[in-house]
Amino acid sequence: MADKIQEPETLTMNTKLLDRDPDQTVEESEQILPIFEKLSNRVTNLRKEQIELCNEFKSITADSFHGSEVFDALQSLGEEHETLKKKYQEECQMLKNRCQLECSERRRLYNQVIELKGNIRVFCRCRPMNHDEISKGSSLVVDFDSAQENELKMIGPDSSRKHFKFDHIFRPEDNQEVVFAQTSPLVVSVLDGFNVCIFAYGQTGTGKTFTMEGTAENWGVNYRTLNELFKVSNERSDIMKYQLFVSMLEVYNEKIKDLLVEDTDHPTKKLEIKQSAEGTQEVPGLSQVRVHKTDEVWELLKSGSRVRSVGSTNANELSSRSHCLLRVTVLGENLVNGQRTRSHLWLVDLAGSERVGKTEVEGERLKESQFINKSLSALGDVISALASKNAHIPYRNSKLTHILQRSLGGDCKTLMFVQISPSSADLGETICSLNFASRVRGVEHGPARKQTDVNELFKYKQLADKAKHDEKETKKLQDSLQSVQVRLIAREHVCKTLQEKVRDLENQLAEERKTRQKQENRALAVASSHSLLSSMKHSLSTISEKRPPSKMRLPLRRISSFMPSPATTQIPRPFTASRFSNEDIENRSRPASNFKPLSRALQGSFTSQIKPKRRASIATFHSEPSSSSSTMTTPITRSSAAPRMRSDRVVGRRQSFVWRTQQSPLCPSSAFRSMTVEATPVAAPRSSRFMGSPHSHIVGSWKPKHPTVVALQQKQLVWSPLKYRGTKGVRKPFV
Ligand SMILES: Nc1ncnc2c1ncn2[C@@H]1O[C@H](COP(=O)(O)OP(=O)(O)OP(=O)(O)O)[C@@H](O)[C@H]1O
Repeated sequence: MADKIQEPETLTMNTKLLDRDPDQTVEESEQILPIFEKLSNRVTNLRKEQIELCNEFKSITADSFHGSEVFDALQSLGEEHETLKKKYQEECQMLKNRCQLECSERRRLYNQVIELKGNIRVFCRCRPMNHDEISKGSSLVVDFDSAQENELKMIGPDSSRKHFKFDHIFRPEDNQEVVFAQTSPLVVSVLDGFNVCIFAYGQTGTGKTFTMEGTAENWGVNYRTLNELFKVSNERSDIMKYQLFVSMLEVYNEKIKDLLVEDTDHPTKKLEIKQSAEGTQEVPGLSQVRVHKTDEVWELLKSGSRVRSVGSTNANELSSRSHCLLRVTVLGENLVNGQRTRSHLWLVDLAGSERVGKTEVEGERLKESQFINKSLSALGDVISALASKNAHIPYRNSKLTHILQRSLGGDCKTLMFVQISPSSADLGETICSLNFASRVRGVEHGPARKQTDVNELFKYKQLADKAKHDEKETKKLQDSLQSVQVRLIAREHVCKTLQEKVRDLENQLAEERKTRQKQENRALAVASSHSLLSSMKHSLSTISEKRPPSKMRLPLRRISSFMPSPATTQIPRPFTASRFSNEDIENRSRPASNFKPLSRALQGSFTSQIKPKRRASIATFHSEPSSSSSTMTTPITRSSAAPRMRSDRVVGRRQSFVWRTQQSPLCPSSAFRSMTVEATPVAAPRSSRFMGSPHSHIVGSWKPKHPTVVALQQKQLVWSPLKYRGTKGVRKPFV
């Protein structure tokens, strides 16, 4: 409060200001005087007032106030002040946060745009001045302070400024950690299945190797990247399973060398770039080492760097004379959905661009420099072609651009570090590098694409092909199964029909045997009662003299030859000509066991008395083409009607026969005639064997007189036809 009271001295000063100017005229003085007097009176009054107030202020103590009102007011004011202060600070913090958020959001959106456009990102890193440059008195030509964010100005010799804008600018004081902080989001995307490529470009000695490899104390991007990949893969171990492999190669004088093979005695085999079926560039034969932890990686990178071709130049004591490429292959498997990815991360430390004249190289170094410059100029051509969206991009002009084909113009995320020197001595090269980097920044190669494991794809493709093939095979099998089923049904049907026929035939045969047995028994009974043995002897001798040729007579057993054998009838199977013939022959030659009792009976009754030389029974037949079924009769029933034999000679024609046992034409004796009741149905398939049988001798007018014989004569034997297929007595195989 005391500060706010104006001091009397200040007022005095003010009155002095009103003092008269010596240069003023009398008239002017007379005009001013009344005002001055007025003011001085006022001042005097104010002085009195001030003195009074001062005295009053001095006399004020705590007791001068009533109660605690003022203190309370002061306290509340203080609290209010504190609250306002807090609020102010909070507001400030909020504002700061909002700014940061906006900033990061802006950056995120910017990155998104870059990603969508597929631009190659460019970071610029300026190294600090080295001792040599400082000692030579070189000046700084890079201005960061006056430039805007992510911009730098190059100061020309005439103090002109040239602006360059990049995605991020690292100042000389920025350490490796800061650099990697900006780089890590990109490298981690290799774990998400994206191909990533980071390469360092710049004049020799500007810190490319320092940025990428670093030193034992200051690890570079390579080592930090692998460290980060291990870290993130561990964090994701619940849902993802990763395998990391490392390869290292260098392109030296346009030759590819495997840096992980450290056998100096045996030169490594020549490596070439080949295009895979998927369109990626591969180096067959390049060694690949699986890495599990950070320590392994460091050892591996160190051993690779040891093998790398380096040499000393004017610009750099340990100058890289080759392009060094580190490839990290990541195999990822999603444990939830089983999706597999296979992505590559290329970390490239290019050889330094240099002016041959400036570095004063000669001999081997000169040759190296020429190769380096040639490949870098090829890189420049590729970038120019990409930037101007040319149809043809000359990737194959150098090994470097060929191997980085997908990274420069493909579907991968690419980042370039442009390394610059701050020294005025390198201004020309620095401007060149920055111009090149600006062109690179303008290259759009489309959005990055997630890489699915091609092996997995191949496997799926193979499975799909196999499934397709299996489906075809199944269809074929189904078709053939269907046709087999149809054939089977047809065969079953045929088989069933045959079985039925066989059953019929067997029944008929059994029936006939029974009937014949009865007939024979009766005939024998009649014969045994006959007393004229001498005439019988005579008859027998006559029969033996005049019997037909043996081949014309068919024994009783032959009937079985025309019956399907049980074996053949039970299981239907295709007939063959040879089989049929053999079986036929066999059957015909086999004695008819079923007739044994009959012959024994004959022997028993006759041989003891009359001993006939053979049975006097002849079966004849004739074909009846018009009839579909054949009827077999006993010789007695039809002997009088047709005592002759006819045969159908038509080959291959279905035949049916009417069987007639005939009375023996050679039997003159009525007693013997009555014995000739043995019916032996035989069939000849086609050409009758009985052709030319002596039917002229057959006595057609003979009639039996014996009542039993007459009774038997009236009983007919019914025989179902034996049907044959094919010709010449050979059955056609069933289909
Ligand atoms: N940002 C930096 N901070 C400190 N030192 C640096 C930095 N960048 C480079 N250097 C130093 O500069 C020197 C040259 O660096 P480096 O060998 O990495 O250059 P280069 O571009 O790889 O050269 P060359 O193309 O000839 O191989 C090294 O001694 C390195 O330690």
